Amino acid sequence: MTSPADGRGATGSLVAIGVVKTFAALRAVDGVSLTFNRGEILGLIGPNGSGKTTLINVLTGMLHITAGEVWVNGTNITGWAPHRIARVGLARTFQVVRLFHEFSVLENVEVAALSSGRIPRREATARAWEALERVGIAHLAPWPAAALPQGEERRVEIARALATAPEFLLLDEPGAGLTEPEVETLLATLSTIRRDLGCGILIVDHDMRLIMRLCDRIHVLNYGRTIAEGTPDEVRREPAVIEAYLGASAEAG
Ligand SMILES: Nc1ncnc2c1ncn2[C@@H]1O[C@H](COP(=O)(O)OP(=O)(O)OP(=O)(O)O)[C@@H](O)[C@H]1O
Repeated sequence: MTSPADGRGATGSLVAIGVVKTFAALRAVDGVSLTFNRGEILGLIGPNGSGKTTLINVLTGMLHITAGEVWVNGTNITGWAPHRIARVGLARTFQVVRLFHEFSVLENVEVAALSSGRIPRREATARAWEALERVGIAHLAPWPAAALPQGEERRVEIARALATAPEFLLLDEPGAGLTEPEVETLLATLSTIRRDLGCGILIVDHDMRLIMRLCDRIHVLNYGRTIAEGTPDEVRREPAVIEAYLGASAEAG
């Protein structure tokens, strides 16, 4: 296995080295290292509370890192503010969708495009239309965001992230609350985004069918630590992963 430290200078990659995030005595993320490349889809999975969202929050600067380093395209971005991190090409979506409800769908996406850097309004509008088309909801552009059903809200969130022209897209539970046909559409959309735009996609989701079919590699956390990483087949057979998930379902049951 290549050490992430070996590749931290590489262009086309996001590298986390020994990332730690504590909340008082809790080590929510406890020394996680990973490398994630443009053009690849990486799954980040683990039982509830294993540190997935916290790791995304640290990578995107929304939470202050306790220890460790984050590198993007060979630049050390550790400790940078979220807006600065967005400008080196990281975009994210949230577990709980955050749209401006009083704005139209198009305006929501335009605002995201404008926030990504100094681009004229006309270009932001063009980028917004392109992003809406890519996720298959251009027909909803004039709708007020408040009127959208949940599945469509999630697609607007992905369009907002795409409108920033990201190199790395971090998606926090994009499949949550979706029906089975909606999950199929999501799978096709994300595959197309990777193929056409070449960006890297990191996806957190509890839907294992989505993760196993979509991802090139999977990184598994439990109690803030990496317990496995590899291809879907390798991870599926890993005893530590089976135990973590069986343990979680036994506790839940
Ligand atoms: N702001 C916070 N303050 C204190 N503890 C927090 C905070 N955010 C997260 N935690 C704790 O950190 C741990 C990791 O939480 P996190 O939300 O990252 O897990 P997760 O793997 O994303 O879980 P889920 O799959 O349920 O979304 C949990 O024990 C959680 O309670």
